[in-house]
Amino acid sequence: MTTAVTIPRHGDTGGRTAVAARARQVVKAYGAGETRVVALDHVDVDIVRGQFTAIMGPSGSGKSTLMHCLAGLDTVTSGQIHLADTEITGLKDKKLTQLRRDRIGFIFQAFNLLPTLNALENITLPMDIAGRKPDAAWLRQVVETVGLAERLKHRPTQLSGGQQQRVAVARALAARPEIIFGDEPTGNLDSRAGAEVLSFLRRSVDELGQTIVMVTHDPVAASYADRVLYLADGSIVDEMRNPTAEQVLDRMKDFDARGRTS
Ligand SMILES: Nc1ncnc2c1ncn2[C@@H]1O[C@H](COP(=O)(O)OP(=O)(O)OP(=O)(O)O)[C@@H](O)[C@H]1O
Repeated sequence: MTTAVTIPRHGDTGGRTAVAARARQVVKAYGAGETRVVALDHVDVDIVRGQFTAIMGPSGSGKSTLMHCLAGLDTVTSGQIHLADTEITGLKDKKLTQLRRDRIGFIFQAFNLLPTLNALENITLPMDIAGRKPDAAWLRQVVETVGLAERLKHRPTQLSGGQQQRVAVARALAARPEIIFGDEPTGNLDSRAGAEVLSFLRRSVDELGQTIVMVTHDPVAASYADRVLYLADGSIVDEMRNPTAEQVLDRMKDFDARGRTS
């Protein structure tokens, strides 16, 4: 019998809530007194299940902080974060670690692969550590989606940067997390390799029903998303649906112009 969670197809919530993650009135402040910095200022956001969401905004606007708070990698100063129906704000460290391991996938700018393991071993490592057996059919589908079927026996040093990041994408997808967070996942790649990885992220949303949230500075990367959220000074100030790279670029220029005149 399989107990694997069914990841809903595009547009189908599979009986689960349509909101994969939710922030309500989230404040995150660092430091105290004169050095206090408010990185997030009463942020409300719903991350829709089965969608690809990009988070953009000027440097220091709070993008990484928002992602880290949504993913339970950082605590909030006030407000609530929910992952589906679970409130994660207030969870003790052990429960939070367990929740991240079992329900969330991560892709970082640095690929974070283990050099002594081959691609397949890297992909299944988190599940091996958690003592979970990979679902063979799902693993095959993920490996095919990210185009790695021919390279599973290769070690990271035998792969290009783009291929290494595809291994990291497959590793995030393999455990069938409810949501994947990417912090500049294409930041270390040239534009061709970046486009490949972004297409695989897009396919994993369209074909595997994955939910993805990605922080990026790159308008081209953001154009792969269904929805772009714009942060400025710790607040969500705008959003765009089905964006093109040109529209995102224009919006960013608008921010820069306003920043200069304010
Ligand atoms: N650990 C920390 N201690 C103190 N201040 C911090 C800390 N982390 C972030 N900040 C501050 O919080 C604000 C938001 O930072 P954050 O890294 O979330 O922005 P960002 O939009 O991701 O920036 P970038 O695009 O440059 O990565 C900034 O003013 C930053 O200096």
